[in-house]
Amino acid sequence: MAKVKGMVELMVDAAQPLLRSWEGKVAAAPGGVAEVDVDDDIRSFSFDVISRACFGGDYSRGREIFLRLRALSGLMSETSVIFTIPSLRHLPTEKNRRIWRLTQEIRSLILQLASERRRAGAGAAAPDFLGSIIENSRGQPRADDFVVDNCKNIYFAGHETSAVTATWCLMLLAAHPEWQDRARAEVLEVCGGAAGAAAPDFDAVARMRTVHAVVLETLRLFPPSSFVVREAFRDMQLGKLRAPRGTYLFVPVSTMHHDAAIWGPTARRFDPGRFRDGVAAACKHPQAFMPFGLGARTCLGQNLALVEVKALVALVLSRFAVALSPDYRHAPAFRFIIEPEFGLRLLVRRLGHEDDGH
Ligand code: HEM
Repeated sequence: MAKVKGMVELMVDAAQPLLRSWEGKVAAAPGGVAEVDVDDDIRSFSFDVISRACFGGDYSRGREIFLRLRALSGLMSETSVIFTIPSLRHLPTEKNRRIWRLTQEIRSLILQLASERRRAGAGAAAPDFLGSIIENSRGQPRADDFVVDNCKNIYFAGHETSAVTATWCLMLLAAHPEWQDRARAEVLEVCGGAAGAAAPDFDAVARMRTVHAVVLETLRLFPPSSFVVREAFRDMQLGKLRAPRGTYLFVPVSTMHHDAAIWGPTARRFDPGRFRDGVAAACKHPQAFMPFGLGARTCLGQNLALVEVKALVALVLSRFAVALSPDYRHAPAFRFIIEPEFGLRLLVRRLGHEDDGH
């Protein structure tokens, strides 16, 4: 949490392009209400946050690395027969050559940055993830692979997950104006004053209990990772279930989050109030709430993600009122993450100083 504390400022910086873009669109819109497709703006915000959090002062070079990772992930997720017949991955097709080139470039850019940091003795001193990774790579048998793999993990684990959470959160607030008003009232109170209040700092974000409950309820209804996976390392008996060694166990997070036996009859309803007294009081088995997984391999970025989503929601609510566009089609798509199939289009209106959002 100490590292995350120093990152709220970078989150506020990363949100500026989104805020300016929405302001521009609203100013140009007839009647002061703009229709905005918000997904890409939110993805760019989250991309910026994770690049800055990982690479700190080397942010622009880090951004180049993550842009290549984005291109690589796009190439690899294109459905292709190549990825269903493993040996074909080694054929020098044009696409494979692009994948190999990108993989090589990403590796050498990361290692170049890491070796400059090591030479400058700036590994541990740097307050970013790359600093921690370099520090933890000391004494590892394959230190270079350790650094490259961990940088890649941070990008893949921490970019889309946070972005899609912020997107679902704004969708739910747009669909539930009463909760939008309550959350905004809290943001304005905590950040001081009327709409357009000061940007939140870490302490302000920590004091936003309603916004926190809204984000937890978002993660309950739309957990980005629909499954958490484990492998049985030995023969196991789990209740009535026998799992021989080597079995993959898929824990269906989304199904558990919607189970009335755990959450009561309002399980399918958006009600952040259920988290008023914490997770344990909200459901029958607190372990059943697992948007970030559980146990030894629980998400390493959960504090960062929660603060990031809350900071963005606070910045948006203090400036804008949002409602669902009539064009919004609700269709959660269960892919690698649970995302809105047709994106999120919002009606966005700028709040005036005297405006309370109604
Ligand atoms: C709302 C956003 C996020 C969600 C819902 C999420 C969810 C998860 C889940 C479900 C896991 C698997 C945990 C398990 O198997 O028990 C995981 C692992 C992980 N996450 Fe996140 N995550 C988020 C954001 C982030 C961010 C921002 C970062 C990086 C800064 C990150 C870094 C990681 C890493 C490194 C792991 C692997 C941990 C390990 O295997 O030891 N995550 N995350």
